[in-house]
Amino acid sequence: MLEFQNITKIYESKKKQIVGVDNVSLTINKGDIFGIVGYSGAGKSSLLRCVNLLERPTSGKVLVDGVDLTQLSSSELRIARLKIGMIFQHFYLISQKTVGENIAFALRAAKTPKNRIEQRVNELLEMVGLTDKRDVYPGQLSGGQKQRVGIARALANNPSILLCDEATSALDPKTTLSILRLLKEINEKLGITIVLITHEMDVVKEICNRMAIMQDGRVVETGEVYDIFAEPKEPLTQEFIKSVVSFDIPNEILKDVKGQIIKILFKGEVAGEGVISDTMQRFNVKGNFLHGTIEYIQERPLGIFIMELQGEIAAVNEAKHYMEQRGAIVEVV
Ligand SMILES: Nc1ncnc2c1ncn2[C@@H]1O[C@H](COP(=O)(O)OP(=O)(O)OP(=O)(O)O)[C@@H](O)[C@H]1O
Repeated sequence: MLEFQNITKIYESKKKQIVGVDNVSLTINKGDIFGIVGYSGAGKSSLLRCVNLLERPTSGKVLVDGVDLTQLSSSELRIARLKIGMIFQHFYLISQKTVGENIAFALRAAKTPKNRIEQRVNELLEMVGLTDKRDVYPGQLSGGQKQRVGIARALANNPSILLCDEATSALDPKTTLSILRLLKEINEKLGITIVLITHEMDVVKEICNRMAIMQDGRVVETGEVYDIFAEPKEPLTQEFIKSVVSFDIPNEILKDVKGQIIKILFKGEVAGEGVISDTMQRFNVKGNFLHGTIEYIQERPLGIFIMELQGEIAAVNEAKHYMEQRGAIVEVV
């Protein structure tokens, strides 16, 4: 388990102080794939770098399995850091070393016995699907392959936590997906906790189970990814969700709408269309579908319908109330 307790990071520049992280407390459970989202300057990197103390917090505690890293001596911290792997947007591979040597470098740094190194390099290359690239140089690899080497290197010493700093931001969408799938596989097979920072909600939607949204150094909302996608509470969260689950109805259609426009959400297995058709039969209202989709988040369906409801106001209200009783989340748009 990873816990941030009241973490504040203040950068001292010439004359002023810049608050990078402002009193953040978060708990990340073992086995989570935890996404931290926010615009540029929100404090994501600063917070992530506090995990392995690449940035030392100005105040607060970073607890890994109950041990406060800020209290460790430098030799204790060196050992603790071996259990925290990290991958980066720009990979940071050593260009003069082959793929195999890049990975071996991390093993030597952890004083792995010489006779174990070759076998471990081969295991890691197999895990990331690069067995045939052991003797080539990073310059001969695609971006996705370079990130796979980065992942192999980060996993070399069997970490319990993997930090991902915008790990897919330099990659095209198809390669991004293949790297995210690899990260998910690693999380499931090895039970490694993954903390990733990103400005792309698609990344969070694809692999994270829990998330936090940051702004001005603070966490503005946190929770299960599914719940946040279904019912984002803060305006900033709503803005991020809109970037992946958008249903803007064209003005052409809106200008002909006479009734009330509502958004109806069905979480999980509730059979949305059945509830809507029951509603239309029970109440004296007429419904026109303007939009309907089912998103899969964490492999759970989230049904989203936009409808126009026409009828007496009392009947429309009764219809909405009935749908809520049947498990829908109804909102007037
Ligand atoms: N080394 C530093 N010295 C001074 N200020 C810094 C330093 N690193 C970050 N900051 C400031 O701290 C704030 C948070 O920056 P941070 O890089 O953590 O945000 P971010 O959300 O990761 O943004 P990005 O996605 O652009 O990296 C910003 O105002 C930034 O200018």
